[in-house]
Amino acid sequence: MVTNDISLSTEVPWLAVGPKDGAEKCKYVTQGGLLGDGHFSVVKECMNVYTRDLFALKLVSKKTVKNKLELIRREVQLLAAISEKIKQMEKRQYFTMDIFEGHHHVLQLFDYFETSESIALVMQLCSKGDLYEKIIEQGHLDLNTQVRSYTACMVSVLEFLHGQNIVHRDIKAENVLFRLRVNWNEPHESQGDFPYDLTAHDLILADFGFAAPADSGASVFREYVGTTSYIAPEIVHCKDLGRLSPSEVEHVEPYGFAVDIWALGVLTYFMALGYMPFDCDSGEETLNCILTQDYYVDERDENDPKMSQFWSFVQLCFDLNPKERPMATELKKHPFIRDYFARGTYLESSSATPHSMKRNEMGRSLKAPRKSCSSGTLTYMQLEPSCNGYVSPAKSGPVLEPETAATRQRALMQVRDTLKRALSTTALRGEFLVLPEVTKGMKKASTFKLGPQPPAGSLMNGCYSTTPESRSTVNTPRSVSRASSSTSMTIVQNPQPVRYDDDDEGIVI
Ligand SMILES: Nc1ncnc2c1ncn2[C@@H]1O[C@H](COP(=O)(O)OP(=O)(O)OP(=O)(O)O)[C@@H](O)[C@H]1O
Repeated sequence: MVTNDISLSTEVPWLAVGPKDGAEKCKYVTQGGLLGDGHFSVVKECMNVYTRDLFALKLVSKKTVKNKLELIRREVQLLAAISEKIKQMEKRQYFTMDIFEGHHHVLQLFDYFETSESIALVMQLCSKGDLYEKIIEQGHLDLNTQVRSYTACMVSVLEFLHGQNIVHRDIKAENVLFRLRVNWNEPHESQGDFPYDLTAHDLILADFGFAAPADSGASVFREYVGTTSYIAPEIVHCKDLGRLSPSEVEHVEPYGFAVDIWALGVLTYFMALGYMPFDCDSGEETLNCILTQDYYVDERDENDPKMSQFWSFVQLCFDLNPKERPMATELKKHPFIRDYFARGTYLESSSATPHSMKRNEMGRSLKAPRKSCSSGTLTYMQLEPSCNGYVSPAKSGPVLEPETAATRQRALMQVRDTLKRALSTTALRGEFLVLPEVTKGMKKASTFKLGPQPPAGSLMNGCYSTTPESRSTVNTPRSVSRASSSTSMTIVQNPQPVRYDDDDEGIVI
């Protein structure tokens, strides 16, 4: 686990005004349509015209966040601090023996500035489409090849973030993106029979709009924030605090890291089953189900022995008592995901803590989770609960001879290391990996060095213009642009209006 917490300086001034229109040329141009939009922002693909590096440009409309500038400021500061921490770790070549490195899977911020209309965040570019869309498209994800590996990756991310003293507060499928693969030399699913879906290496946790350092104070951790279906019971207890007297509020326990673990349980459940555990007809009913840990369980799934480790895992995440809920570091030892981590000691709800499964809304109760057949330290990756040897869960084929298993294990480790190296380089260089013939002749420079200097003490790192002078004449090299996107460049002008509807998403400050 990485230590040295990130703590944010509260002294950085927040400048409400941007540069004078037309004063400077913009070094970023956008192309193509929207990558996505949220309550507060639109996200577009952009390119640094000097380096030709591609990024995602998140434009937060100042009008939309008029009274919430403090929130955006917190997000920018946090993302900048996290990106800095990641850079330091990369420089130190920080590596573990785990399959995933948590810090590789956090969306990075490379630059930020503001215009008269927007606050602009220049971030790592991800593919269009998020984990929510993938789950909906597939119906649900494959338990052995996808849910386990995706969950393991998310546990690594949470271990990293919590180790940096950061609570995310909005873990959900919509906030998990997929890294854009531009290095064609990376191992690909189609190249072989891998025991898990390699796209697990592409997961990127985004949207730090609600994230906060754990030492932000009790008032921050009594905020009723997040997304209704994913919020933990201790956040539900913070609803309507405004109606209480200050002394009554004092009695409400501030929440912490454990809210992310609850949300991870919801996400894991959603990935495996394709529907949400706590989702009723009305928001009020949903909150009641959360408070009573009353989640829906289909009878067939409940009794499916292949799902016992899954049920055991989500049950731990859904512990009503946040102090009993395991932290990410402990979850790594759970049989459902422990094969993805270097040390595999035993942790299961039936043995670790006496968790009694709650009855669900249909009045059925769940069986106590089955014990795993193996325990102790792992010597090689065994992705199917088998006591006999290596089994490929993708094929559920025959048990392999130890020698073949060892060869496959070595191949798998090679794939893992290649992918980890690719992710590591992406993070360090702040630009995307492209084939040598593409980069040949290209100007190589850091995003941060080019462009006019920001005013002293300013939040701005770059310049921005809404005048046509900044129109770029360069085209994105075909190999780094998405097939579907246009090669013509447009200036970022009048960002599209942002949709803002405060319906069932519990965004309350
Ligand atoms: N770096 C990125 N690369 C590609 N697409 C992205 C990127 N960041 C965000 N998106 C897309 O844009 C959408 C909105 O982004 P984001 O969730 O950060 O905005 P928001 O306004 O904070 O949203 P929310 O409504 O969750 O508060 C995402 O769901 C995703 O589809």
